Amino acid sequence: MTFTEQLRQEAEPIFEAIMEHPFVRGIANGDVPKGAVTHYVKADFEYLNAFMHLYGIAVSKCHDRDDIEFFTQNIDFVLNSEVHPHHNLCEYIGIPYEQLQGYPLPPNADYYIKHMKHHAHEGNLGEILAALLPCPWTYLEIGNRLMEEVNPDTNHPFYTWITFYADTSMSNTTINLRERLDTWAEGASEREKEHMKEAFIKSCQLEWAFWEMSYNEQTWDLIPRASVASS
Ligand SMILES: Cc1ncc(C[n+]2csc(CCO)c2C)c(N)n1
Repeated sequence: MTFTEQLRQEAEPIFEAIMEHPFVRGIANGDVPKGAVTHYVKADFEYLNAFMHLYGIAVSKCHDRDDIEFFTQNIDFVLNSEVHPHHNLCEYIGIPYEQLQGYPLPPNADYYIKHMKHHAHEGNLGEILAALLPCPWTYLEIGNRLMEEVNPDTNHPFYTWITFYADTSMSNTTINLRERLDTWAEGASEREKEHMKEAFIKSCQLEWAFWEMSYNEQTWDLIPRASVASS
């Protein structure tokens, strides 16, 4: 079994929980509360900005031109293509995309990005790859699962979103990241592999947490009002 096959096996319960999450079920059924979608797009716009920064940090740690090319192509893809699923969600809620940009990140999204930045700054290229991989991999599997389950036609409210993530460009990104991580793992110590596994599993959990944050419209008012008033 390759290293990334092992990671995927360990993360199976988290992938299943993501598939069962009410937000993802709502995408399948074409019915997600509009407040949840608004919350998601606001956070995800900033998430994509951070993701491009992370690819930039990865570039700064590359030794091979081939690796540099891979990461820069991915920055281009996030910048110019990942906006399509966002536009789909904006049409669904009936709010212009521009109005959903520039908001502070809610706690779970903030945590996710800081987790990836930690591995990007403190770790080697293998650790960055491990922290980034769940992003395309979980979305690819959501896209594929919903294609199988729903096989949406163009009238489905989330047709663009589902077909975008079930597309070959998403599987190419995932396969490419996996191959690079597997190659890195071949030359890595057990300790390094533990760090990569931890980075990967936490990112999978934080993918679930991002759906949860959006669905519950999580804010920084973490302390219940009653507790604040009585303290
Ligand atoms: C929370 C969250 N996780 C994953 C994605 C999907 N995604 C974001 S950037 C990217 C490209 C990777 O090269 C992919 C697939 C998202 N939009 N939001």
